[in-house]
Amino acid sequence: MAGLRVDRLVKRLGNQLAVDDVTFEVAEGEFFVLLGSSGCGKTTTLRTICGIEQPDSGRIVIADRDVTALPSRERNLGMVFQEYGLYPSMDVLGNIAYGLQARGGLPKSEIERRVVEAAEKLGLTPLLRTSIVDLSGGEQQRVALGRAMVKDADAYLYDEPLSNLDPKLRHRMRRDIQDLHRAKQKATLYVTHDQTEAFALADRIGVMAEGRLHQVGTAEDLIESPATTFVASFVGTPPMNLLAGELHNVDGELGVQCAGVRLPVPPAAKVAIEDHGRTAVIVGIRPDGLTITGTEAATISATIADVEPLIGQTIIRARIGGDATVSALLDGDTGDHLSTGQVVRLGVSAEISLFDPDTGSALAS
Ligand SMILES: Nc1ncnc2c1ncn2[C@@H]1O[C@H](COP(=O)(O)OP(=O)(O)OP(=O)(O)O)[C@@H](O)[C@H]1O
Repeated sequence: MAGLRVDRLVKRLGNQLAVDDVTFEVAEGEFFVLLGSSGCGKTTTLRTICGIEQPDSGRIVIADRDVTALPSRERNLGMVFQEYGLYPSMDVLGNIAYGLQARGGLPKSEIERRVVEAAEKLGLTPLLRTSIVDLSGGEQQRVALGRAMVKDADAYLYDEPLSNLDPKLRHRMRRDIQDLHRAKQKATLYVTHDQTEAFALADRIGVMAEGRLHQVGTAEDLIESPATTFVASFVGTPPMNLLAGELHNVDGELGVQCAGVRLPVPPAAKVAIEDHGRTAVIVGIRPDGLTITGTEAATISATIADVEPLIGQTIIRARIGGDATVSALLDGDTGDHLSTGQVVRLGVSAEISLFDPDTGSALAS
């Protein structure tokens, strides 16, 4: 397979297991985002892929070449990192052209043509002869993108490239990155802590925490079928509600008792539960799977703690007894007349998820 493959990667930094047995593949032409909060090991994964760090074990394969032991410059990568990695002694032109010149093999006229074209695309033409140190953060970031743009790399790596930019520049740079990816059609690996960015850019997302890759999937997979309670509580705005539940067999029918109501067990979880033989579970209910309903018995009594109006939707947070609170994402005008302190009844309208309380893993066949 061409593209990029990370195979059982392990990297220890000090006494920290920064990358703990991470495996994933990015197909040729795929935009893959590694998503996780600060310190989860995503930057270390990226630095190992590009050769700045050496792995303790595991393999990196780029475009069908095992590059694990190769120095960075022989991996043929386009890289755009947060701290820019530009040469302060050079001007914009020199920085964009540097990688091509250092690699050799291209005539001067071709290098010039590519640099002029990239500068034009990125709005850097008037700055070509300006020194890097005289540029704003946003301009420097575009120079870094220009440098990746002129290369014919086997894969492209981005480490939080938008985090130092204001919202307008961020939007523009995001479009530039998407354009570059479309033009090159290579494996792209993009690292961020920002799920909005991940959802906007990714074909698939890998969610990392404490050095481990918890799940790889589309945004929809992560939201609808989180593989662990970590993914469930990290992804989505608001994220999935996680509540204690207990499994009961009533007249041969398996159900889960949660927040005072009995909910059906999703078919995909039944086999896993039978194998497991447990009764205590964690129940995951998506915020958009909760609706305000009438007073039927199979609804959860809730006291509204907070109402957050959005455009065309409302998020409510509500107490449901004890310390437990849930978030509900209500469509249309359903939330318009709700206020803090009001008692409502919540119905569960979407399939629930079930997790093993000991391991946090989803119970699914
Ligand atoms: N040089 C180092 N020595 C010891 N521990 C380190 C070193 N660099 C990073 N770490 C630790 O390794 C873990 C992973 O760090 P890493 O930078 O990969 O995370 P990250 O998810 O990219 O975070 P951020 O978004 O803040 O860069 C963290 O716990 C961090 O504190």
